[in-house]
Amino acid sequence: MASNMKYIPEPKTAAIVGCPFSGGQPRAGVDTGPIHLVEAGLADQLKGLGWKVEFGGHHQFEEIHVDQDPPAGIVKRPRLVSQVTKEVAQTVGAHIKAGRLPVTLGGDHSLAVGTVSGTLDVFPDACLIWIDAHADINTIASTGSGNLHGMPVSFLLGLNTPEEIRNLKNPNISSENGDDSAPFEWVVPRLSSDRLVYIGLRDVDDGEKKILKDNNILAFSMHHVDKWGIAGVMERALNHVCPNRDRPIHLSFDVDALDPTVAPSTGTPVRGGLTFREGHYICEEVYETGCLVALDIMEVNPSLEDVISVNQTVAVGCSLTRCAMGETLL
Ligand SMILES: NC(=[NH2+])NCCC[C@H](N)C(=O)O
Ligand SMILES: [Mn+2]
Ligand SMILES: [Mn+2]
Repeated sequence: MASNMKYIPEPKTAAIVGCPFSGGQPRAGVDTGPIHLVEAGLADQLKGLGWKVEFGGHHQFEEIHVDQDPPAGIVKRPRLVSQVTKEVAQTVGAHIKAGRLPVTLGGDHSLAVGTVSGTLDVFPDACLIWIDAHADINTIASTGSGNLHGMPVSFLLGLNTPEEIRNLKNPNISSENGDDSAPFEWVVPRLSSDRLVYIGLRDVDDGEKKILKDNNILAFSMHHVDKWGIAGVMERALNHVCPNRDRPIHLSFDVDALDPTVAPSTGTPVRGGLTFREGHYICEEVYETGCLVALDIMEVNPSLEDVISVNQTVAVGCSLTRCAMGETLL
C-alpha cells in the first residue's frame, strides 16, 4: 500500500487550514463552519488514522470595510474575496512545499480560488476534481447573482479577460501601499479545462452550461450518477483527469453536492443529491489513487437548520475528510 501512495507525504502529515470566511456569498454563518469541524474533533480523528496533524488556529482575515469594497458592476466584495483567497493560496502552497497535505475547511467556495491556486503553484500539472451541486464557473460576464462563490473556477481557468478583471477595480478607491492591482489580478490561470472534472451537478445556470460546452469540460450530473452508478462515474472521472493515476489531485468538495437530507446545513441546498455512501465513495476512491495533494471541505453553514441538522452536517464534513485520508470500512 505505502509504495503506491505516490503523493501522500511520508510520514503522513496534514495541515488543517481553517478559513472562517463568508464574503463570497450573502448568508451569514458559513464562516463558523471550520470552527465547528475542528471542535467536532477532526484533528484527533485524522491522528487516529495515523496522520500527524498541524493546526495553528483558524485564519484571521483582515476585514475590508464594505464602504471600501463596493460591488464592481454586479460582482460583490471583489477586494475582500481577492485578498482573502490570495492569502489562502500562499498558505496552501507553503504547506504542500513543506510536505504537508493541506485540508482547507470553509467557509464559502470562493476560497477555492486560493486553495487551487496554491496547489497549482507547486504542482502545475495537478488536476481538479470538483464535487458540487453547482458548477461555480460563472464569469464576470455571466454571473446572475454576483456572488463570488459561484465563480471560482472561471478565475482558475482564465475565462475572464484582463480587461474584465481590471474593471473589478474601483477607480475611486485607492488600495493600500500604492498597490495598484485589481482584484484577482494575482491569479495565474494555470488550470486547463481538460484537467477539471465535475461530479454531482444539478443546478447549473444557463450561462454556465454554455461555458462547460464551449470549453469541453467533463461534467457528471446526478443523471450520470443514476445511469452509471457512482463507481462508473468515478472510474470515468479519474480516467479523464488522471489516466495513469500519476497526476497530483486537488479534491474540492462542496457539501451541497450531498442530498439535503444528508447535509442539510448549507447555504444553497438542492434536492436530488448524492447519498451518504456516494459522497464517501468518491473520497475513498481519490485516496486510493495515492495522488491526493490537497483537500477542501466547503460550505458547511452551522447557522442554518436545527441542531440535529447542524451536527449531522458537521459529522459528514468530518467523515468525508477521513475517507479522503484513508479511512476504510474494513
Ligand atoms: N458554492 C456554491 N454553493 N455556489 C452556488 C452558486 C449558485 C449560482 N450558480 C451563482 O452563481 O450564484
Ligand atoms: Mn454548491
Ligand atoms: Mn460550490
